[in-house]
Amino acid sequence: MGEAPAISVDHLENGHSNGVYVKSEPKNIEISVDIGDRTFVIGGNHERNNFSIGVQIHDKNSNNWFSPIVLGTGPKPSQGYSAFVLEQGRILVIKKGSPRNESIWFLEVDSPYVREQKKLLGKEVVAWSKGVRGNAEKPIVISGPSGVGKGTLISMLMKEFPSMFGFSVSHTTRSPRSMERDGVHYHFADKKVMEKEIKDGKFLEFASVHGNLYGTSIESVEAVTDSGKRCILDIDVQGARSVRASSLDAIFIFVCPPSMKELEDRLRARGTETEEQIQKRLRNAEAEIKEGISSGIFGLILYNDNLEECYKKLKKLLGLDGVTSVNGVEIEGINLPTEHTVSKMEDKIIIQETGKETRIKIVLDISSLNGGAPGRTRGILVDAIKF
Ligand SMILES: Nc1ncnc2c1ncn2[C@@H]1O[C@H](COP(=O)(O)OP(=O)(O)OP(=O)(O)O)[C@@H](O)[C@H]1O
Ligand SMILES: Nc1nc2c(ncn2[C@@H]2O[C@H](COP(=O)(O)O)[C@@H](O)[C@H]2O)c(=O)[nH]1
Repeated sequence: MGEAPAISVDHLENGHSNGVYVKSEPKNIEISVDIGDRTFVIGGNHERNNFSIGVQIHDKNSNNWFSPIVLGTGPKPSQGYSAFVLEQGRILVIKKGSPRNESIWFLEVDSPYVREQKKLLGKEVVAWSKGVRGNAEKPIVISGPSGVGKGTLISMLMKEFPSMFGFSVSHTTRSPRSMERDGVHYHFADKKVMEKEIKDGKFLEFASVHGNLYGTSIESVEAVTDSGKRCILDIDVQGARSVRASSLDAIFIFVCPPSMKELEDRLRARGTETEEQIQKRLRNAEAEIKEGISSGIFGLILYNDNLEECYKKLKKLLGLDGVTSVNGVEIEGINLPTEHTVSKMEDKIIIQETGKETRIKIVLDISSLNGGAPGRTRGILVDAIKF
């Protein structure tokens, strides 16, 4: 039999529906959630982890309390919680008065990952996964014609968020440019060696581009993933098609130039190709742009006219813009009003600010959740309405 947590059994016997606060000391607020014969009490302090809140389970049949193994880094204690039982064995926990991007959490109590861990560890297990907006954290495939500015945009992203993104260093049989370093910009490879490695299944994708062989090795992608960073692949449209058909669950962005004339000017101004190579790249660009826009490979299309504007749009697409303007109301990340009420209507969570003249209603659309423990729960869409 497990040890009883800091909650009176009276509360449980009185019965409470999902999401009722059961304790109200400022530092030890708890919320209870019923799932079948079990009540999950979430909140207070985690007995083995002072940084995240605790989880206790009450089995109604045996009247036993359990302290499950809590996997993942969970939320820090808050001024209050709301909770909803979702499908796939997870509980949505919304914190009150949290700093930006700390307000939406998922406690997995019977997800495939939790079931697998229960089997492995032979114990009761639950797992935390933070909710993030959009599709953060999936690998990002960026394609577009040569000279459109893919490398420039990627460099800006990696400079601003050095600990967040890692670049998948491709292999190529082309010669290095004067500023390029082996192992950093590319793995400059011998054609025969690269062909042999492709045959041995070491590449996620490869393609002949502008007369040279280019490819993404599985090791390059794994090296980024193992370092805990989000992987960025700068590859051509043929490569993007292959990745789309692979098991790598990525987001696909195609970058378009404002005009062919501007593309040509950029290629010339870069000064890295001979006239013959520039002509070849421009010829290939027309077909690439056509395919990029119409093939359906790319879910997101960016026009790189003004660089700063395009970079801003890219960050917004990746949920990195910090402040997003939705329906004229600025909301920071998923920054919820301190005083609010929470309700659920099908796949929408409605968070309504209380106690002010001008109020904000934030709607979280959770119909497209993906990912989860171990890692982030992605796919939350946020909308805000001022009324
Ligand atoms: N929005 C922009 N306006 C003007 N110049 C730009 C813009 N974006 C990038 N450039 C410039 O265009 C040139 C080509 O950019 P970049 O090398 O990033 O292209 P790329 O798409 O990575 O090309 P490749 O596929 O050949 O590697 C660079 O000199 C860069 O500074
Ligand atoms: N299919 C792949 N395409 C790749 C890869 N790495 C780069 N590229 C694309 O090649 C062209 C030309 O690049 P450059 O450095 O010679 O200017 C550009 O469109 C890149 O996106 C790869 O691994 N696979």
